[in-house]
Amino acid sequence: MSQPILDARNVVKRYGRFQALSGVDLRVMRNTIHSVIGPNGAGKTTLFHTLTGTVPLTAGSISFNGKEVGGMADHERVQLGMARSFQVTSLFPTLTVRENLRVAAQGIQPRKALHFWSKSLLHDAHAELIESILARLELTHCIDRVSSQLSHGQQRRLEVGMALAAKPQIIFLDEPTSGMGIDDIDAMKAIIQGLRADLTVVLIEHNMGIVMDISDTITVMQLGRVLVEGTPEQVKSDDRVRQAYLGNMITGGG
Ligand SMILES: Nc1ncnc2c1ncn2[C@@H]1O[C@H](COP(=O)(O)OP(=O)(O)OP(=O)(O)O)[C@@H](O)[C@H]1O
Repeated sequence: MSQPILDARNVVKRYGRFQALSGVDLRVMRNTIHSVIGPNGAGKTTLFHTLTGTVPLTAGSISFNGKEVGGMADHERVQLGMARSFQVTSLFPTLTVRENLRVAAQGIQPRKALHFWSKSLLHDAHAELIESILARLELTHCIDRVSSQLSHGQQRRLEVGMALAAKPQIIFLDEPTSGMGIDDIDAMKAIIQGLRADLTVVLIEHNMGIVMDISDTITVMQLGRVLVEGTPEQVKSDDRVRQAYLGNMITGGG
């Protein structure tokens, strides 16, 4: 059997006295779409934060391509090939689409953008990479538009592009379709499916239709633990999953 590209074991995350993750295991296989679902507050975003290094682990280990990354800073993980598309926008609103992607391709954090601005914006580094990302995202025609003028759906696609500009092997997408209309959702779905050929996708998504359609594997979380893991068919027919969602509806969650 092949080795997982990402192998997280017994991940624990505490915020003060509150334990948001209570020993989560997650094994993600290469070139798959692996979705993480669960009722509100289950710990999905917290798990993403620990995997990508946005927050430190309390305990556990995270191995990426066989290398322990659990203690590494987020930018170090990006350099190793782990990229993340944030729910909160990561775009530079006054820069064009091309310029946004250039900033991302250079691996520049927002606070260092001014340095970059002074020397690198003038030459056309990364042009090929940027063109290929834009083609993939169907944003080629927007290349010289200022990102704040893009539609919501286009902005969400460009956010994925920002993560792709780091040339990742694995990409973490946190609710990439949130706030989208049906046409934009279909476009995003096709883009995510297309990514699987070249990289591995880990996805948090509340739209169950999308999750069931495009996932190879689904991990269902509840109260900071893994409740069930399997194929869409297995997850759909699992009573524990039904109960978890039913319980959530009864308590008023989404
Ligand atoms: N910085 C924090 N400090 C304290 N508690 C937190 C913090 N971040 C998250 N939590 C708590 O951890 C639990 C898991 O939250 P998390 O956002 O990971 O859930 P989720 O599954 O992503 O939920 P949703 O689907 O609503 O986004 C929640 O009870 C939340 O209140």
